[in-house]
Amino acid sequence: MSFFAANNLVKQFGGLTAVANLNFTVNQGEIFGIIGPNGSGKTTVFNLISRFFPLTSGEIYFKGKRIDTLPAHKICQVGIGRTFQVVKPLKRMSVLDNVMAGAFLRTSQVGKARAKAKEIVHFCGLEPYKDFEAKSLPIPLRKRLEIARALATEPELLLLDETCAGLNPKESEEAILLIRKIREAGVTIIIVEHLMKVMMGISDRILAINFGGQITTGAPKEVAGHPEVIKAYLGDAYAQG
Ligand SMILES: Nc1ncnc2c1ncn2[C@@H]1O[C@H](COP(=O)(O)OP(=O)(O)OP(=O)(O)O)[C@@H](O)[C@H]1O
Repeated sequence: MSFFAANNLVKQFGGLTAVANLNFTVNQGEIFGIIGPNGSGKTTVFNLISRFFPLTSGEIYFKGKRIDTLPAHKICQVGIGRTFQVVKPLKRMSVLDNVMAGAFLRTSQVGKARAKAKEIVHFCGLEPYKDFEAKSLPIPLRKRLEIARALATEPELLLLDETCAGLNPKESEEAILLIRKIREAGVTIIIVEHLMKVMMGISDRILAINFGGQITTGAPKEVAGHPEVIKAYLGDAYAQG
């Protein structure tokens, strides 16, 4: 039994096929990367897993149970958390309260939710900012808060969408350290990033897609050297040369 399995995923928006018969599995404890050019369907895959959109066809299994039939709030409850490409904190609330909002998924007791939120805020290096209004945070810290909010729901599988977008190299490096720390804490991760360098360095395995379909899946080096991947990113001339 796979920890996570996507079987024959298809998503159509009217006449546009955004995800075309995609199959992949993720092992427990793995950092699994999804790469592909702009518009290739990466975020749609996340939206299908988190049930933001219903599948056109296909099946998704998490720890042996079918989950594509569940409503969005149940996806979080079964242990799948996500971050968004465009971060969406509760702007007028403090950093700690934002994280508490996530923690309420697992408890209705304020004290317990606050204790959990404090632990996560500390884990994510947000302690110095815990009383700041979310809207006052610069982008790198907002991204961290987005991760903290997702972690507060205690996911076993975390979907990270463009965590490093808009960050400078030093900030990206810090984000990568946090992602590694999350995996070390026992959370399995599926990650989407535009920066190939980040994806190559952090992923155990990578799925490369184009036009919503699979090009190849494998170790980062194999995927980066695959002629179809090179072609999808750089064009024919590079793939042949
Ligand atoms: N809600 C929607 N309605 C209609 N078309 C959509 C919708 N969401 C995505 N699409 C289309 O589906 C295709 C895949 O988009 P998606 O955002 O998943 O790609 P992506 O690989 O995440 O792109 P990027 O790297 O630019 O974020 C695109 O052609 C996009 O225009």
